[in-house]
Amino acid sequence: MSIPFSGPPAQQQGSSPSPMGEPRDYAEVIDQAHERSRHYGVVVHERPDYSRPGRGELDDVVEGNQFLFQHAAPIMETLYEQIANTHSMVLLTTAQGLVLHSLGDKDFLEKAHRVALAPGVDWSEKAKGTNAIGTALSEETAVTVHGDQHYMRANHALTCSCAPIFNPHGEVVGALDVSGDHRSYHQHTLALVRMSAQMIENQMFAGSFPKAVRLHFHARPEFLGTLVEGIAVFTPEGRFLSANRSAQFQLGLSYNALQAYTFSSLFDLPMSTLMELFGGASDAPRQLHLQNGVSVWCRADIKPQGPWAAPAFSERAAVMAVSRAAPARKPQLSSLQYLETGDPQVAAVIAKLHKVMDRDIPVMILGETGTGKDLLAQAFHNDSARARQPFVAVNCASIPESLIEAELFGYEEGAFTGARKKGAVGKIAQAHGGTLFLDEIGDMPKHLQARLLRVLQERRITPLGAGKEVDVDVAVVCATHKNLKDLIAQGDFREDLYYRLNGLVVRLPALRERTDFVRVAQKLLKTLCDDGQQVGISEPVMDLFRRYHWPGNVRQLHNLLRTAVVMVGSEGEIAPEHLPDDFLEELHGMGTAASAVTPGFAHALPHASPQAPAPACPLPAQAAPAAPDTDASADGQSLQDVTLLAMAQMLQLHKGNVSAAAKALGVSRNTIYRKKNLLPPDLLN
Ligand SMILES: Nc1ncnc2c1ncn2[C@@H]1O[C@H](COP(=O)(O)OP(=O)(O)OP(=O)(O)O)[C@@H](O)[C@H]1O
Repeated sequence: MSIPFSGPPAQQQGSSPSPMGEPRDYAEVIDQAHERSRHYGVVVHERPDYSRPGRGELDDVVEGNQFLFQHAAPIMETLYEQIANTHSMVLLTTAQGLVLHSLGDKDFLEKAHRVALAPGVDWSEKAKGTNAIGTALSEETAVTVHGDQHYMRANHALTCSCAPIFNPHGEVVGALDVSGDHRSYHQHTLALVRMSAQMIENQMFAGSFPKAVRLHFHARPEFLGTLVEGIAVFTPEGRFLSANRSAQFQLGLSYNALQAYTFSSLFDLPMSTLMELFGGASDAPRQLHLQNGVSVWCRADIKPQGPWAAPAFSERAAVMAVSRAAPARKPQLSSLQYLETGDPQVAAVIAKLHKVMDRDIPVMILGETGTGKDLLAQAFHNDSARARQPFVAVNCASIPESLIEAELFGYEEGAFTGARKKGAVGKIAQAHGGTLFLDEIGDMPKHLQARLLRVLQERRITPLGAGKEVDVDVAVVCATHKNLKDLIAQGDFREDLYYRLNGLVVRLPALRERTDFVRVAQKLLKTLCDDGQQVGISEPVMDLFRRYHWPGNVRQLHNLLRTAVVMVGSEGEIAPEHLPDDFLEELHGMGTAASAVTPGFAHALPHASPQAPAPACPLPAQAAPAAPDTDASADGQSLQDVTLLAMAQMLQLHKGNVSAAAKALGVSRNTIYRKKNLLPPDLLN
């Protein structure tokens, strides 16, 4: 958030309220920036590195920041007109501080600074120490850095004012800066930069959320339709989507804090009443009352109602357009739609998840190991409005109990013996703005359950050894294969935490229960094959799969197919020979049990038979396999029998031509040769 600032740099020693009301101490901002600069190892007297990336690389950066660039470029022109002849330049940077575009008369600057303010130069604090761009981006606040407030001596000749630019999702996407000769300092520059940044934000905002209900408001009706009006957008059901800076200021809530609100909780009015008030032809503003008691004048933009679609945020659309243009990639199975392969239980899970998406309802995923709980959590995140923010997974079972607290909550420098020198940001803080996935939540140590509960309730954390609390905004998804109710009964899991986590509980079916086994297997195969590689699954293998109980679920099937695909080679069908020995041995060992097909499979695969596949033609007496496998399955045939039978048949059909038989079976010639001792010798050429 920006700081309203209009005084000369000397006045930066004082405090001034930010739009959210908290006082900011400018001296402290500069001191902290210097502290960070030292920490980054920036050297005061060193000549700054003004090197720039190659043209192609810079073009890529500009391309990646098109959304910002397109909205900022015209406003930069207007800003430049206002500061013309003040020996200054206007700069636009990325969120990392790399100059994207610069405008201005460079003649007044010495050569060194002309180079320094050119596109491609990195002005992050890490690269240049305290400076307006780097510091504004680090602090997410507007700031002027004048003369010797710059950390590096070489930059003392500059005066720079910069404001960060936020996109409609509350993320910093860049910065707008005016830099010039320190003798040309003007007290209004920062205010001008802030207003221009706000204009860029409003422009970006205007093109986003076309289907949303858009509310324009201000305490004074004459300010409606101006730069300073507040704009907040909601889904037709009243869920908060976004708000511009002025709206955040008027509501007294940050973008992140607003996520917890709805239209009715902010304006003390049901959404349906707003629809009625503004649904007619009249465009006259009306007075509404904010929950903080302030009255504001409003106009609402209500689009014809249709099913709510994900916000058509143009930057996101641009990213998607780029990815569509990119060479086709294998499906990543990272979206909920990819996980739907026809099983009604899975479909029901996905439908429920769609309903609670972006509703701040914690999700609990139950299911055996390997059923795809982690994948489902990621897909849920990827489809949500938080997709561009981090997805942070914590496996509570795999972290030693002594470390889990530090891992989750982070720690300050020197918080405990053995703590890393610089401290560490915990997983919860890393997930800020995104999704925290607590895998194996049943393994969370009891003493930390209370702490986690507090974080979930208060949305704040205190890193180990730190006095200060930090706000966190995370969507919480947890998973477990354990029965939490049992754990509660045994006193190993807190009931209050359970009820905090179980907003929506979904259960992923075990693979053996799924009716879409064939499609799951085919989809996995697709992701495992190299481009151009065509691998299928032979019917004998499908039969074996049907007999198996898959304790490791999809993970086990995935691993097994991965090995089989390698065994098959460039193309063909997976035959029993391509399957790992331990799997075959297990099946073999299962004997009669193996043939007892799980009920789920029986109806899952209408053609499935608990029997081994019947030979397509009777086996000639001389082709009867030697029988090292005395362990026969229920129908009297072992797996080995089935394999040898198929080979013998094909060899007979192809008159002993091993290549032709191998091709027909979809196996390599070596596979047949490996079995030659078990096949009647006269069948082989
Ligand atoms: N529906 C699916 N489609 C494709 N692959 C899947 C599917 N479900 C799971 N997988 C794959 O199976 C493996 C295990 O999935 P995942 O880790 O999500 O399971 P899990 O239930 O979280 O397991 P655990 O309880 O052991 O942590 C991964 O390789 C994943 O890609």
